[in-house]
Amino acid sequence: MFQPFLQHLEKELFSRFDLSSRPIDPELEFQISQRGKNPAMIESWCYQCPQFRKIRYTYINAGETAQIFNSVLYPSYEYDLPLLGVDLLAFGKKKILVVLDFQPLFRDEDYLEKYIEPIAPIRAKYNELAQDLEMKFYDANQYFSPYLLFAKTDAETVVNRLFPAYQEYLQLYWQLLEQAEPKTDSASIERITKAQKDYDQYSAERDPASGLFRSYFGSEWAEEFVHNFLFEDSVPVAVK
Ligand SMILES: C=CC1=C(C)/C(=C/c2[nH]c(/C=C3N=C(/C=C4\NC(=O)C(C)=C4C=C)C(C)=C\3CCC(=O)O)c(CCC(=O)O)c2C)NC1=O
Repeated sequence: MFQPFLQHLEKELFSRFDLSSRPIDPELEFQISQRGKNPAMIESWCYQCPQFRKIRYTYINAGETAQIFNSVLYPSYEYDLPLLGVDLLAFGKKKILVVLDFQPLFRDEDYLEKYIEPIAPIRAKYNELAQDLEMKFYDANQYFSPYLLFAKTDAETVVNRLFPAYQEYLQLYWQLLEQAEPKTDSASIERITKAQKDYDQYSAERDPASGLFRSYFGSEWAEEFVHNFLFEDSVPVAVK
């Protein structure tokens, strides 16, 4: 269901950037689970280039049961650009949840003006994908922008609305990156580094996917996947 989103991202990345592979532990790179109703496959890809220190994306294919495409682009520490976050989930035909955002690292007015306001005209075209749903796991005021796309939707809308929205968001993201001036002073770079690390810690602690990973692949694998691949700058906190 979301394979075209993965293919589009890949095509964009390979045509725009000089990517090199960032190796993934083979245990984490690909797994098949036979535990569910349908076999569940999870596969991940990871790259870097001068502009991005980490580009990762993951596809979970459990047939009708679950299709998930998840991606985060982490700019290099010289760029204070938001992270590009994508989380598209389909559990059967009936439950489809989509999230797409420029995830801000800072919340001061200048920052939001520079990196978030430019989204407004695109976001305005896709009202049906911005439903103001309540967040149960995350805090909408931390690492999410006011112009995120966040919707419970259907397969037709994914194809006809979300896909064009996704292409436009990506296009704008590349444009903002092109315009961004890499920082050279160590104070700025340290501030960005800390903000990206905080994002990983926050996300690892809140991520609602942990339960899903555990149920398919076991708790040990799930823990490794979250802390050594998805959010590798996070450290596990003691379990309750
Ligand atoms: C492979 C990794 C990975 C997977 C498979 C994943 C799945 C995942 N994301 C979810 C929600 C969600 N996911 C996001 C957003 C994001 N989540 C992100 O990982 C990113 C980058 C964004 C930003 C765009 C939001 C906002 C929700 C709703 C959570 C809430 O209500 O607080 C849920 C809960 C769906 C439900 O309500 O039943 C799951 C299982 N998250 C992951 O990290």
